[in-house]
Amino acid sequence: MKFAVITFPGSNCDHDIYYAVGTVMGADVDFVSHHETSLAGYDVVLLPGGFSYGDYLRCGAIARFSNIMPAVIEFAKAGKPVFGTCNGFQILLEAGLLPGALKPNAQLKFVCDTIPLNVCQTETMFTNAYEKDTCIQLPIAHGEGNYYCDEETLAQLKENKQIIFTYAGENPNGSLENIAGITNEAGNVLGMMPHPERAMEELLGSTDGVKFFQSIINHLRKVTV
Ligand SMILES: NC(=O)CC[C@H](N)C(=O)O
Repeated sequence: MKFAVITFPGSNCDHDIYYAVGTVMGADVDFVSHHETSLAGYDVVLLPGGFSYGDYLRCGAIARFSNIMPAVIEFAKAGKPVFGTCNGFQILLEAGLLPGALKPNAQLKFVCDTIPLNVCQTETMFTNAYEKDTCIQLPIAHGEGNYYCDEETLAQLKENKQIIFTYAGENPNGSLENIAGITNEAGNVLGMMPHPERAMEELLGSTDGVKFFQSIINHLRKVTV
């Protein structure tokens, strides 16, 4: 079982997610540069948070054209797990792997906080280790996290149970219906603004991210048995 952490110029949560998966969860993990064109040998792809290409144009809009992205798209189309946090979520939306868009935060300010989140679905490859109806605490740190989609897309997200995380307290960025994280229709691509990789140790304030990565590992064990 091997994880790939894709690194873009300006990624700044790549080491956090590498540490979360490699050191805390004890899984095999590599950094894979945006220059690469193949993901052969990997079972999970992680797109980290950060400020890829300085957030120019729109967050994620340039990274989406990186050399590695055709391989990420092919990996996703094959039904394998792809996870993007924060800037990773922005890149997945720009690449068309998830529906909708992220606009600048409603208050036009960068938000940096730890906030409560509802885990809305637990029968997914990313959340199966959480109890049903759980509320967890995860950090956020972003300027463009205001999720938006049209009414038809919103109806589909609800119908297909693609809304996985919602903000449980005050909406920190103006997101439609408090949406914090969604999957694609097939359920193997998940993007979210909060950072589970920064909630892995009591010393840092929360361990609520551990079950997120445990869920992916549970899923892989099940499908590879
Ligand atoms: N932590 C991050 O990934 C930041 C995301 C993005 N650059 C923003 O400010 O919205």
